[in-house]
Amino acid sequence: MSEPLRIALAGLGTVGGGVIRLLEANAALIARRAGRPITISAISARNRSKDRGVDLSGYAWEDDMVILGERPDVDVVVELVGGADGPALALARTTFEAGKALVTANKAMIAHHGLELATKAEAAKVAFKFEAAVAGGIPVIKALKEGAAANHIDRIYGILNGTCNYILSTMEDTGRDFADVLAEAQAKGFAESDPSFDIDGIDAAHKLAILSSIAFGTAVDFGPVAATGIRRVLAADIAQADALGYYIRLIGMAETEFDAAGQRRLFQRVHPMLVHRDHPLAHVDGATNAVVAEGNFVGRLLFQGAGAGDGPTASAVVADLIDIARGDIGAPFSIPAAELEQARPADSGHRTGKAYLRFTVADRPGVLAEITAAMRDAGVSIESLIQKGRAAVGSTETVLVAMVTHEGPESAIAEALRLLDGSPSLAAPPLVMHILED
Ligand SMILES: NC(=O)c1ccc[n+]([C@@H]2O[C@H](COP(=O)([O-])OP(=O)(O)OC[C@H]3O[C@@H](n4cnc5c(N)ncnc54)[C@H](O)[C@@H]3O)[C@@H](O)[C@H]2O)c1
Ligand SMILES: N[C@@H](CCO)C(=O)O
Ligand code: NA
Repeated sequence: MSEPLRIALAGLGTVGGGVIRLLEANAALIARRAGRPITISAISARNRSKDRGVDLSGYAWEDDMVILGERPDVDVVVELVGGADGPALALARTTFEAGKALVTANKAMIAHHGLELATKAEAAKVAFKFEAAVAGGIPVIKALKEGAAANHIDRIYGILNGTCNYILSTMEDTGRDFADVLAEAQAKGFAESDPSFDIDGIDAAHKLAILSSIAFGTAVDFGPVAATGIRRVLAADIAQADALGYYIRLIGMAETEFDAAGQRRLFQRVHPMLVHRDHPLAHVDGATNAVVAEGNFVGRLLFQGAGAGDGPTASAVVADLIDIARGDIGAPFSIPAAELEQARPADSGHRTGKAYLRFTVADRPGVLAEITAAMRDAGVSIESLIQKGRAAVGSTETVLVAMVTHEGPESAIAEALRLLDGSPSLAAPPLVMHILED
């Protein structure tokens, strides 16, 4: 068998620990499939003495992870530290400068610096791989770059954050509180070190920006991704959606369109949606992720599997290492970085669809009429309207009013909300969730 592929591991937390366990447990199988063994030369993390449940005595320790790539006994650096900037980015840069390959699960870093890093990797003619960064164990990056490579992808969307999906589906099944379920997701190792990245939709937005680039051949552009998380979703919304035949899921969606001048524009948005119970995404529960890609010849593809956790994420990291051991360098974003298109962001106003709107209103006469008048004046047509339960907001007794609109432009809903802005009848800002039917 050929010379081993020698790796250095930076970060020994949930994913790093999983990678060590996987490389040890499946060593013989991995060596056969890779054509050579994959061995660990050196490791680094913040705390050397922490008990991680794995024997690290056979690996050289570096206090300063940034120099891992400069070691002569290392061919590939595996970065499992996290953070868009800081030591992870410094490590990525020095690794490419040293002419070594990089595997990472760090979607924040790729969303912010992917183009720069891909350019550096291509200049150094080394691999830069990040299957674990998007949808954890699901091999969706490989599927887009290889299996669906012959297609124009028209649209890509899905459930990209395991923590949010775990929270929403557990609240749905058990009626338990948001904070309580979030703590459970953190204990299971799904959440980011700052869980607001999960629940505010930022993590899903990082992943969507990466997927867009690979699907559409555009430069990774995280800045314009509109992200709304799940903080404002109430148990009452989940119950209401259920009664109407929908489940609430945090959905990331991207597609390209052409503007009046014929320029291609990129639409990217993450937000909680009401997903019709006949749609396959409605039944994706727990920390599972799912991605739908629509190709112009293959049609609709659905990828589903574990989106977070040590084992699934390690599976994706080691798959990248096996590819590198086989000699696959490839362009990180499928086409050379210099050829990625700088598509301008698309506006959402002309998009059409149905929406769920929930208002928290003062419990007094005339309030409902005020809301429906704003809808009428903005041209929003209401399909169903439900006045539900009382709740105190501060010292005010309030009522939840939910409605589902007929199909119409998003700009009309925005106009209705503008007309109601500042109204003393509203005890809290309205919540809008668009509806995914098919
Ligand atoms: N946990 C998951 O399910 C999952 C899934 C996919 C991707 N990821 C990504 O994988 C990466 C690692 O995630 P994790 O869940 O294993 O995190 P973690 O917090 O469990 O582990 C992080 C590791 O990095 C080390 N570290 C952090 N900051 C450091 C610093 N400044 N200097 C030195 N060492 C430092 C810590 O000591 C720890 O060993 C992140 O980019 C994350 O977004 C995680
Ligand atoms: N925090 C992320 C980890 C996987 O990327 C999630 O919950 O999906
Ligand atoms: Na993946």
